[in-house]
Amino acid sequence: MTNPSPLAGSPDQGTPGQAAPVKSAPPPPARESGMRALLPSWSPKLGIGLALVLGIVLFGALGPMLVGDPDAINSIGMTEPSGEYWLGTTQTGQDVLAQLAHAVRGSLMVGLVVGILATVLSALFGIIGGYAGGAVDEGFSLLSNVMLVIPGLPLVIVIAGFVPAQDRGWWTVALVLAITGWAASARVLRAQTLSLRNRDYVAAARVAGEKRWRIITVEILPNLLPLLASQFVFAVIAAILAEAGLSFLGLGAANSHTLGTMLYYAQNGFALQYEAWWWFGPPGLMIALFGCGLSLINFSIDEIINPKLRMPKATGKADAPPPVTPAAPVGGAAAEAPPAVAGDQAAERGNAVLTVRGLNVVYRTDNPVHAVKDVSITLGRGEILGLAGESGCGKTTLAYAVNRLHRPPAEVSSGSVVFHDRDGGDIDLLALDAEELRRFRWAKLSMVFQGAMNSLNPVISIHEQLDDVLLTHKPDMSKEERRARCEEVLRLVRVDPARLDSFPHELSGGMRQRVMIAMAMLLDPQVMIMDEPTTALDVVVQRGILQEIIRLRDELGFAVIFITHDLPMLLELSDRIAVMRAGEVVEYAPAREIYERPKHPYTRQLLGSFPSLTGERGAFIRTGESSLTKNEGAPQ
Ligand SMILES: Nc1ncnc2c1ncn2[C@@H]1O[C@H](COP(=O)(O)OP(=O)(O)OP(=O)(O)O)[C@@H](O)[C@H]1O
Repeated sequence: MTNPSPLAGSPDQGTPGQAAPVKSAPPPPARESGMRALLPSWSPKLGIGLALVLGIVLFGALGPMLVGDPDAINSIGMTEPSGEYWLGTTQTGQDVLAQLAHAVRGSLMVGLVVGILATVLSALFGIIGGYAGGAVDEGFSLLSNVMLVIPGLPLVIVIAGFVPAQDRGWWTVALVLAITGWAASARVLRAQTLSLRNRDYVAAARVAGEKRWRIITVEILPNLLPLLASQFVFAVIAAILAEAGLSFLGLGAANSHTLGTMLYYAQNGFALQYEAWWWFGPPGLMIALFGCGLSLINFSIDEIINPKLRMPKATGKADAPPPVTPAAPVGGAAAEAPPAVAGDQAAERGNAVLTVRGLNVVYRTDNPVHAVKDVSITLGRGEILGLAGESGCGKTTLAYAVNRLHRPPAEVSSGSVVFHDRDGGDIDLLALDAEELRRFRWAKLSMVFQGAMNSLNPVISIHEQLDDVLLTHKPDMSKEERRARCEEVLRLVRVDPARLDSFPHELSGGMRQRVMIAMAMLLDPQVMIMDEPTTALDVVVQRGILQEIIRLRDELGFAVIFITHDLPMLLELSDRIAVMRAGEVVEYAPAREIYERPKHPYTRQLLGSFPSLTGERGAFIRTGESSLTKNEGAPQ
């Protein structure tokens, strides 16, 4: 594919053509470096979670050194909390606070040991089995399946029962819980590993000759860290609860202090009947608070590992959108630049199907990016509008915003997107609620995504995937009618309907691409947005698909917004072209005009940057001749 060479940028832009940081926003904070950048944003959830867990851990670590002997018996019997005994005493006069400090330490040790052992075992069996495959995987899977079908608690009771009560320390219980608690996590990790090992970057590492252990530790393991971290946290909470349960049944660490044994002795001492809340209340509360703290931290684990989930750090002004300045002249050629909507003839003709006015989209990250600046375009009914511009200029962001598919941190800060329905009504897309949007999308405006041929679900047949769309939007259609429609759209994109029951991997890249276009046409939409739909295809297949798009547009009359950085391709395909740079539409005119009389210097540079086989810039590299000269007046 033609890739326009980097062009001279305006002085305020780092990379020519790419969307620039919001100019009017306050100066961005210096990029955080090293470990600091890895930390999740501070949130009340994280703060409370850390405070709870650290408080309890400190209490368990230091408390036993500060309190007296938890087993010391006093003749004072059961007493309420007082200045001398802050948490009162048990029926034998033992200090509840001293017992609690030792019990927290014991339970934390159980949780920690089980967490580490269960996570290591599940990672070993799940990841190694999943990656190695074959006999290793079968053996490991067999073992984890056997562990899964054995009912957990009875097994724990039987194993714990084998060890005499006097030998049963916290570590025995921890070992038993770890042995019985890793299998479910191993299954999840195995499934994830099976999926990861087929990814391109793992295949690339394999082809590059990397050793197995390195592929597992460097390519696969980092992707599983969020999962492993949550599994660890879950294993710790589950172990503390299971230990409490076992001890409560009298099968716990009889010769150790844990929160479970404390509850066990409180129950045996009839604490509930004597209303001695200070005896059973504190251990119960500790378990609940520790579980709560770990769960709150768990929410932030994904943020630590996955940079995509890191939201901008909240500031006092975070809620107020930064003021949006009008788009600045680009390329130092403001005088030559035409108005952004110079080619806006569809509106004049009154046959517009989509009108975008003054649209601004900002990524509200730490260093906000104003990705779409004051864009105004009008799509005529049945028109093919090309959106051109080099990588990073904001094409995809614009397409997503038009379809309301943008997600935070992207935000439409101003502007309007109005759909003019063929039934006569106008639909303000930015005002639709979730349900209205669900009904609108695909039925009236569909999208073929970037890298579309990988958008098909690999484990579901083509028929089911097409059928799903019809089932969702047209529940009244019968099964036969749905099948007939699926076959019809496949025929439209020239894929043999006999392929309907195939799975995606049984089709070629070009066929998958056509299936995606068929899927976008299923509900007879009035507009299709195509975001680089042919990027991964070779030129011949690409050409075939482009011809299909033009033919289908002619037959069915839908309008297309076709996004690509390949301006030559757009010249052949589009009626009009909007050239984007750094978030702005710098030129917007009929394709022929763009080709013959480009007004903006950036457009001229783009046109000049693709090689010609026949002259200065005279002919298209694919056909050897201009479809514009062949088909006079075609692009309108
Ligand atoms: N999640 C995000 N957070 C912050 N900035 C983003 C995010 N996604 C995109 N951007 C920025 O928005 C700008 C526009 O990106 P966009 O993906 O829309 O460009 P594009 O023209 O479609 O590029 P390409 O052709 O390479 O897909 C770029 O500067 C990009 O760095």
